[in-house]
Amino acid sequence: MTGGSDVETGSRDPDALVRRAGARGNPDRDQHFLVDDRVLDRIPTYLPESADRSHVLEVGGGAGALTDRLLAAAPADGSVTVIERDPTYASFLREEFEAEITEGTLTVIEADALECELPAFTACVSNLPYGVSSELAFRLLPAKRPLVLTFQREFAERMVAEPNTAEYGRLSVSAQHYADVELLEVVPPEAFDPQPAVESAIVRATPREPAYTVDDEAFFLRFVKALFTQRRKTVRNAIRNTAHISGLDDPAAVVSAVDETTLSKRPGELSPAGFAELAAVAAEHGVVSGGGE
Ligand SMILES: C[S@@+](CC[C@H](N)C(=O)[O-])C[C@H]1O[C@@H](n2cnc3c(N)ncnc32)[C@H](O)[C@@H]1O
Repeated sequence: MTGGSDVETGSRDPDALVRRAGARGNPDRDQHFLVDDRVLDRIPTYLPESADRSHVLEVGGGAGALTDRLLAAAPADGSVTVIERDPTYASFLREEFEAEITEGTLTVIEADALECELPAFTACVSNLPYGVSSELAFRLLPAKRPLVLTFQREFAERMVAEPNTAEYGRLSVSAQHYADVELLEVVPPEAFDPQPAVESAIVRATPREPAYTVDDEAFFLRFVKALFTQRRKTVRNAIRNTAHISGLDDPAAVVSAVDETTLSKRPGELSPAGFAELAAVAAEHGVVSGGGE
């Protein structure tokens, strides 16, 4: 059967989609399909009111339950592009959504979303493959488009965390550099088939300029990463110990140029703006020449 909509709701039954796809999701391939209609109905509504929905990207289409809701929520002249790596599901999506593809409202790209060039998009709504959530999130965030993404709960909590909490770290500062990030809803394992071992959570990222200025974004992000590898140390020692990661040629000069209050803090006590200030001083005094892992 192709394009079978539920008569009452107008949307495809997610369990029926999984059945029609013919193969069970394989957790080893990050295949946990959303089958809870209420969650599926809410997800497209989480885009900010002002979001341009004319071209929505979905990464990881699976059996198409979310694709179906995104198509239903699209404006009259809007379109959806879905990227799916698994040939079985990509080919199922092409069959199931043949009518939408023919009328030009859906494009299915069979590719690895980490490798392929991402199409231009005005917003992205995805239940991301959990094994590569971080890599995908940091491919999407720099595009500065509204994102509604489902992650493992623990990852989502780290993304939205505030300074001075156990969850606050490199992920929080890097994500919040690009966008206002909010955790909107925790999703239990029962909402998926097959069920993941852990809870999930839906995050909205609304792009905005940060409240601070960063001249060298690559260095800023590398510096944050470097300091959080030493999160139990003081900022003083973290700067000294991580020059091989941050790329600072002269970390001692940076330490001399920074005030004592900042140096005696731990990285987890610095706000994103605090990191930006510190990175500016570091770049000015420490001679940045590269950096690595
Ligand atoms: C968590 S499932 C979500 C499926 C569907 N959107 C849903 O909500 O039910 C993630 C999907 O991403 C696909 N996937 C995994 N890694 C991928 C990658 N690197 N690029 C594109 N798709 C990927 C999996 O095959 C799977 O269909």
